[in-house]
Amino acid sequence: MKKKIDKKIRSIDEKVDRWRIKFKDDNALKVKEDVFDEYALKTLYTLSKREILQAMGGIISRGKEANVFLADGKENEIAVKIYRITTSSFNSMEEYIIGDPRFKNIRHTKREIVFAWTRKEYRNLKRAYEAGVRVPYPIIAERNILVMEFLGKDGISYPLLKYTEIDQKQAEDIFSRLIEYMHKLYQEANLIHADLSEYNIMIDTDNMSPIIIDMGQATTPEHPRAKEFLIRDIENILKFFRRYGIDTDPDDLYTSIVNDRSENKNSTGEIK
Ligand SMILES: Nc1ncnc2c1ncn2[C@@H]1O[C@H](COP(=O)(O)OP(=O)(O)OP(=O)(O)O)[C@@H](O)[C@H]1O
Ligand SMILES: [Mg+2]
Repeated sequence: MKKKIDKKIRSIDEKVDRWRIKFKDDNALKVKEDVFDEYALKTLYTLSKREILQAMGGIISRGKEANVFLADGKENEIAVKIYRITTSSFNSMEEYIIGDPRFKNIRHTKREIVFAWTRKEYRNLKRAYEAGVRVPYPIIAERNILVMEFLGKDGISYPLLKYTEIDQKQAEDIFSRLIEYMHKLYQEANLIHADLSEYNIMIDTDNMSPIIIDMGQATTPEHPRAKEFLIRDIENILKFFRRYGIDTDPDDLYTSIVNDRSENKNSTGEIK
């Protein structure tokens, strides 16, 4: 077993050398054998040849489906999210992709699903961004890698809402901003986040405002389970903010997100 792992590490080392993928320090190197598969390495190589990526930095998060790294981009720091091909939860990915009219034609091999998922997260972030929702700006999606704006300062990521100390007034401001974002997502980006909670919201500590992340699973309102997903998002948010005395009725909130009362739209929902 040990021999096999040594061999695997050696082979990754050779590829990293051959493909001239730069790592900033030993720490970044240490994680590479268990998180970079062949596809990820090839894609990192493509990205560095295209000068999107200058050097890989340390790991920011090790998740079930993906790992997120800090890296040097052309001008700024960037975040590189690498989806796992071998150990991702494909069943749950399939559940979201099947039923989404945008992904009718993908072949259902593991690899294809992960690539489609990565593209889906890119497109979802782009649509959210264009609708005025604060999300990490997506730079590129290439196979199982999504490159996006790094959210943080001096190489340290902003904290998740879950781990941020906020007072009553800040809670109220963050809450109302989140409701505005859910509305914009639904009405303008045609999206439901579908995994919204204090674990997928970061807080920009300069102005204590929320940033919504992790949009791979976001679906359009045409998805057969869209309503269920939106209700769950609403309930997660209300549950978190209830401890700050914010008590909004979930049904009212649902109605206000789904029914657009904006004066700028006509009865068919088209923007004038
Ligand atoms: N653009 C970014 N800039 C800085 N940090 C980020 C960025 N995107 C994600 N992160 C950090 O990485 C973590 C994981 O990201 P994300 O939620 O997108 O992945 P995930 O696949 O859901 O991971 P998990 O399985 O742990 O939920 C986030 O909680 C956040 O701390
Ligand atoms: Mg997450």
